[in-house]
Amino acid sequence: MIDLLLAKYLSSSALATAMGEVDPAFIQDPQHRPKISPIQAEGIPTIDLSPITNHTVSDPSSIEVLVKEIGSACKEWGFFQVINHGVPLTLRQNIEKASRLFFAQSLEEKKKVSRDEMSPSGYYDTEHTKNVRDWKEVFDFQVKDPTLVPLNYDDHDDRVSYWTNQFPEYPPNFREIIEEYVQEVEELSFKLMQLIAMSLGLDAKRFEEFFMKDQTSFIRLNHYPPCPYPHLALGVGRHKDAGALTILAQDEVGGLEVKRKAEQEWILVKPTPDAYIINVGDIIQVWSNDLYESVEHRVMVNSEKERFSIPFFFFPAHYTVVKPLEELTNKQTPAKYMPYNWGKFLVRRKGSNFKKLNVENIQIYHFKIA
Ligand SMILES: O=C(O)CCC(=O)C(=O)O
Ligand SMILES: [Fe+2]
Repeated sequence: MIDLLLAKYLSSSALATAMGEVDPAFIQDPQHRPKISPIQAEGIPTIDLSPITNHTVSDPSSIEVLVKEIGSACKEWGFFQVINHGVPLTLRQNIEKASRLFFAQSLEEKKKVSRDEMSPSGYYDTEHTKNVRDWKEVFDFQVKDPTLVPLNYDDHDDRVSYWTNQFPEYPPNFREIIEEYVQEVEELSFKLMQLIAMSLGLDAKRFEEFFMKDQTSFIRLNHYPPCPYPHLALGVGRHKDAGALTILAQDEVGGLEVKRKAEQEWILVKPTPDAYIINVGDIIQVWSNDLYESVEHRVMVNSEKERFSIPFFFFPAHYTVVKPLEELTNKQTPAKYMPYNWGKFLVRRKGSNFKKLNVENIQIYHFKIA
């Protein structure tokens, strides 16, 4: 039975596990393995966005309250859920259905739209996080098609290149379904960036310029097949999101864990129907000069159920120079990071997803001023 399930979902190297052999590529070091009964504590905050999505309400004090809530969630958790967010449920259902139909196809069919180092959009099932293979398969789709990026991560090379999308033949209207959804989630991202800016005491539109033209955002369809050794492997290993903001739709299965700042414990994020999980990425950490932190998270898998999730990664234009904002630094609180070029960082990161490296891939703390 397990063999049949796996045969349906997994690539040949993972299939070896069904024969009783554990593929070492997926095995986490003992200190990073998941706990079988994770803590289900109070959980991340839930924030009601109706003051900005319900157009009949224009009470300035309700916006003030909302901005405060966002500020504390960013400071204390780095993660929160939003409800009444304005993204139509039907669009979310359409993309979730399209994702299930796409991944249910044969590996041969899916590989017709494979991602590679030159064109990192499309299907992929051998991604590594922190040099351990993730128990998942993904489909990536750039928001801007084509997306303008640096040709390589050499700081002295100014040449640019383009990433373009691939579209599978099945399910029909895959591209339109994704594009319709992306438009709404992008709008939500702009609104959240405004609230975050206000919570930092900045002009609401402070961050807009970085995303208006040439944003490098992408959306990912994640599929986590059932795993015969959920105590050894992870769907996604521990990591922080590199961009500005992530807007995640998870299904009802659950498995996302967040490292709680206060206790440094892994907390399971309980699924809430039609809510989105928002997390602050590394770029906001740098812009805010560590007032807000990008929080570590990971994904557990389970032996019976497959799981689907859809993160949208809000990334600025490639030529954005990321550095602590001048408004938030002064003599007493100097900048904690050296400026870095987002496009170069992105291209370097993408490359490390394709192969197991023997060194750690690039992280923001490499730019930290001691
Ligand atoms: O599947 C999830 O819940 C989260 C996935 C994730 O963290 C990522 O793709 O960066
Ligand atoms: Fe993530």
